[in-house]
Amino acid sequence: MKIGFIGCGNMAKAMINGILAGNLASHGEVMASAKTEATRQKIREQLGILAAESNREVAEYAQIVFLAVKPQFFEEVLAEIRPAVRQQIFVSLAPGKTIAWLQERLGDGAKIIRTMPNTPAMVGAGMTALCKNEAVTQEEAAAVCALCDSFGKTEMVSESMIDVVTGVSGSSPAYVFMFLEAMADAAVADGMPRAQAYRFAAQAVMGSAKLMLETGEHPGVLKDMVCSPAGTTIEAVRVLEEKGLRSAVIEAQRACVKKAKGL
Ligand SMILES: NC(=O)C1=CN([C@@H]2O[C@H](COP(=O)(O)OP(=O)(O)OC[C@H]3O[C@@H](n4cnc5c(N)ncnc54)[C@H](O)[C@@H]3O)[C@@H](O)[C@H]2O)C=CC1
Ligand SMILES: O=C(O)[C@@H]1CCC=N1
Repeated sequence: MKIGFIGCGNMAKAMINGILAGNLASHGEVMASAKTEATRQKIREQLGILAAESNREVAEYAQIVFLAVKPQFFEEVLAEIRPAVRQQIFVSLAPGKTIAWLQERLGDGAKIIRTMPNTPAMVGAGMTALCKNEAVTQEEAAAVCALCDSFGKTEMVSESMIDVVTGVSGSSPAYVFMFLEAMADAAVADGMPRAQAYRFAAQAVMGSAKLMLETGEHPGVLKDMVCSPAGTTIEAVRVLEEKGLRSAVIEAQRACVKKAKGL
């Protein structure tokens, strides 16, 4: 299957590496576009795939075309590829750009899938939500889900949930990294070397997420397991409640979703 990427930045590279590692396409079946020859050279050398100068060439080449540029560039890119629209599937990664908005620019019959991935895709631990328009068949959606499965977990959602997904998994790695930095800062303040502090903090966060996913337990139950009576953890929990951790996260995430709706 021929797969194309318009834009070859952080997300596209993560996806391409997953797709190639999962043997879902060979190197010769993946093409990405880039504006400069220097970037195209890197695409050929580092990813071992085909590089194109024009976005239209990618749209003409591929059966599945990932739109992997920032939302601000969508208008320009869609105008460029509009003449090449036929029966290929367009997979958008952009927050805020609705299927209706994309369809207006690609034409009524265009096959469109809207996704929201995240950067843990770079290590095969991504979380991607997808929704589709009516022109995309169930089999075609399944084929795109299979590609996304190569770099993490995948779930179909209704389009009304995509902005929510942007808040809870698309953008949330940034909040988690802030939390990790803060934990490491505290450990450094108490004398631990920084690199070691990052290892301990990151392993604790990864292990906690794994524990929740694998046991299926409520996070409150898992929190209670850590809090011994008159122990150390409940002291930290008390301060986090006092400083409004939960409220800060809820407010932050809702601001993120509000921004996505306005893009
Ligand atoms: N980075 C993230 O955590 C996530 C990003 N997204 C979305 O994925 C999309 C891609 O994001 P990133 O990979 O982070 O961005 P990026 O900035 O790393 O990559 C975009 C690439 O597109 C290139 N580009 C810009 N204009 C172009 C044009 N007209 N033609 C061809 N290439 C062009 C840029 O030079 C750049 O290499 C965006 O819509 C973003 O909102 C979605 C979920 C998570
Ligand atoms: O910040 C952004 O707009 C993108 C969407 C989700 C993660 N990064």
